[in-house]
Amino acid sequence: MSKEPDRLFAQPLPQVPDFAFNEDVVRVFPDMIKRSVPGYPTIVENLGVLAAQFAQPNSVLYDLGSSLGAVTQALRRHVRTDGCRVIAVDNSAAMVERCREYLNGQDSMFQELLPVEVIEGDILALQFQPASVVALNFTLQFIAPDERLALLGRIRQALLPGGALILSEKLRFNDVEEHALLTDLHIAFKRANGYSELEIAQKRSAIENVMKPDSLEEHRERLLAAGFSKVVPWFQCLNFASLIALP
Ligand SMILES: C[S@@+](CC[C@H](N)C(=O)[O-])C[C@H]1O[C@@H](n2cnc3c(N)ncnc32)[C@H](O)[C@@H]1O
Ligand SMILES: O=C(O)C(=O)C[C@]1(C(=O)O)C=C[C@@H](O)C=C1
Repeated sequence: MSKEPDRLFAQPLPQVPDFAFNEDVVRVFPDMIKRSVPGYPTIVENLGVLAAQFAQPNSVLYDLGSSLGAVTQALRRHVRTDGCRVIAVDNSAAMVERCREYLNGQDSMFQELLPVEVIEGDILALQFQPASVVALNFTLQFIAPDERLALLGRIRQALLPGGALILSEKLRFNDVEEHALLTDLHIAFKRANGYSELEIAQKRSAIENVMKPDSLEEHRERLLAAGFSKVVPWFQCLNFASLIALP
């Protein structure tokens, strides 16, 4: 994976453009996400461990909003269930191109990995095949809020008995003090990872129009409304959490 450090917001920009998963972001993405999302490496690796518990023989494992395929690689490190295959989907051409290169690299280093297909496409337009694991790792927050319930409903319909959706998201909090505290602590996390005040401020204004986090309560209610029977949070670090939703 690229080791290029994220300096995208280090210089003052006359006008901060809306954040997009373009070529510039692709080049620095592994560094950006690790320094921006507390717990990201733990979430990704354990997503593989969890997936191995839910994977059903001869089924599909989806990585939706796969970016550079970090989750796909973790699924392939941990899932050994017969006949499973991974489908990774992202609508950023730049991400998909680099993701395919990284997965070819994984194929050349390890044997007997699950087969994988990387699709460049919109997850809102996807025809789901019967699936045992669906990962939405920091992707739902970039989907228009009024599309989220329908997408989760389609995922629920595709899930096989014994399977699971694993949903990781940045959270907002209804309690004003809790929201302010965890936001400040997230900024402290970014500072500790070497981001300047300018980088933090410019990234925030780039992202605020395109990423709309929900509260844990909103996630739970929406997942239940989409037909899931049980929602179990398994990880939280500051304002970032991951949930298991059972069909
Ligand atoms: C924060 S990144 C996901 C990180 C990745 N899952 C990981 O764990 O490294 C969000 C990704 O979702 C993709 N995305 C956003 N909206 C999408 C859509 N409607 N269809 C497909 N991909 C989408 C973006 O291109 C981006 O690569
Ligand atoms: O809150 C932030 O500043 C973030 O950077 C979060 C976040 C995410 O949650 O996906 C947003 C965009 C980048 O892709 C990496 C991390």
